[in-house]
Amino acid sequence: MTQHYDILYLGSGHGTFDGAIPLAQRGVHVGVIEAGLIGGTCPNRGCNAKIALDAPVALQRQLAALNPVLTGQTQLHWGANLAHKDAVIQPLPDMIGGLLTASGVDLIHGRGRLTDAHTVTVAGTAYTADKIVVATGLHAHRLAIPGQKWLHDSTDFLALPTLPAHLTIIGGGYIALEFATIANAAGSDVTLLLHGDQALRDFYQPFVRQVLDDLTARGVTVVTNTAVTAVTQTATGYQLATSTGTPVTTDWVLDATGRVPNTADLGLDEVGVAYTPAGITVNDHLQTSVPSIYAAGDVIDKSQPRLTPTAIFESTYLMHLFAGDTTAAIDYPAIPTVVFTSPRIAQVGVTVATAEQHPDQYTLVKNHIPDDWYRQVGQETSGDNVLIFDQAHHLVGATEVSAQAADVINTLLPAIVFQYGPAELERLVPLFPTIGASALGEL
Ligand SMILES: Cc1cc2nc3c(=O)[nH]c(=O)nc-3n(C[C@H](O)[C@H](O)[C@H](O)COP(=O)(O)OP(=O)(O)OC[C@H]3O[C@@H](n4cnc5c(N)ncnc54)[C@H](O)[C@@H]3O)c2cc1C
Ligand SMILES: NC(=O)c1ccc[n+]([C@@H]2O[C@H](COP(=O)([O-])OP(=O)(O)OC[C@H]3O[C@@H](n4cnc5c(N)ncnc54)[C@H](O)[C@@H]3O)[C@@H](O)[C@H]2O)c1
Repeated sequence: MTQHYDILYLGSGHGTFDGAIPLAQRGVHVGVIEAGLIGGTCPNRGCNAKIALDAPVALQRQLAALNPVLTGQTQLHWGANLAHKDAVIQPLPDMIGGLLTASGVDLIHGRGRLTDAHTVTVAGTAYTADKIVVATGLHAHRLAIPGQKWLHDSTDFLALPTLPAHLTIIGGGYIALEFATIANAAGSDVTLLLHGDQALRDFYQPFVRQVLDDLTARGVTVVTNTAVTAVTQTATGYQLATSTGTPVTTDWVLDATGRVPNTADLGLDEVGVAYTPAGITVNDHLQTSVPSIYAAGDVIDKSQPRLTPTAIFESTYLMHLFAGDTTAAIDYPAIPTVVFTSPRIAQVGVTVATAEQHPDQYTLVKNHIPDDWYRQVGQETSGDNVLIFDQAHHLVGATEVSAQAADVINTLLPAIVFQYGPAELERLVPLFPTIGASALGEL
């Protein structure tokens, strides 16, 4: 007999499990189909794995900043760092799977394909549901060039047993800059190839410049306006042909030119689910063109950043919708984002670019981090932030480049999301002296 569910999820990442667990705990009959590791990208080959490798890098920078208060060399050992990352990451699929099954979710292992508006088939077995949620995420884009097979992606990098002496990274996004930071700190000679003249295009460019300058000062070669046209294997490594005519010789190539939605081989065309190259088309209830089929997480075609916080918010929204707590459209809060470079760049809400285009609506306040006595404690000698206020002097946006940018933006988040005015801010009395007090003290 065909197994029937109230809700059936395709994929088990944050777009699924943050909502599926509480939904099942409320007595809803939930099934989750997963083709790979339970938990999806973020825990297994994304955020968690990356931050485990980055933690010693950030600490190394912090210690170096305290020279000559603290002296002595710290050396990053790639093999030990990788082993530590694996020890932190490897239990996660079982842990997340355990939380799902303990809450009553049926886990179905295999690749799912929609066969009609209420059915998903896995290896010949049909599962039916009142509602289906497609949360299949993204996969790495590969440059369509001769020698494509020699290109690697972020998942390959996160499992490299030894770090290449020379690493070439193509792209100027999150992955390119974060992995350049980690590899450089571990002793690899890194070349970053940008096809345009900008990196991290959605961030405030003077702050991006600070990150690129810092990488350059640490020995990373940043090459702009250069497209890679072919890769060939040589006796000792690889050679990249480029649009400028200057070849690059290297030991390993990371193609970090973006990620594309997993919409192929899902049966979307057969069942009539509309999608574009940017992902599955949804309405303001995350419902696709087929009313019984919804989508969540990175696979959605959306303007919000494709991040774990966005996927968690969407998954939680669908839980409330399916449980009957709400019938309202999804109302995204300001979603913060951070690039884990060293220094970090973080931002939330109205961007500097938007604020500068509308001087009648916004006021910008610029702060230089080393001017704050608290930041001098950790000898932060560089860094800046911009706070953006509306005409009623509510904080509506913020961006910072500094070692502590992520914590600063997290601290400011409630003020932005809940539109705190002077009365509410007066009642927020953070621990002193802390980064929270430093951040809120600027408002
Ligand atoms: C290297 C890297 C670092 C990142 N770092 C950060 C970070 O620091 N902070 C942050 O906020 N975000 C980060 N992200 C982004 C974050 O990982 C994603 O936004 C998040 O994982 C999206 O969750 P999701 O559930 O939409 O998709 P995923 O987590 O990708 O889950 C989709 C799941 O669907 C499964 N699947 C696909 N097709 C099928 C099928 N047909 N049948 C069954 N299962 C299927 C896949 O196997 C996968 O497990 C990072 C991403 C990468 C690649
Ligand atoms: N800290 C974080 O939150 C974090 C970290 C890593 C990844 N992510 C997420 O993972 C996803 C993928 O990250 P990403 O860095 O791969 O993508 P991205 O979109 O951030 O960057 C892609 C880069 O590749 C460049 N590019 C595109 N086509 C190119 C071409 N043909 N030749 C050369 N360069 C080209 C772009 O200009 C851009 O610089 C994003 O959705 C991001 O949100 C987030």
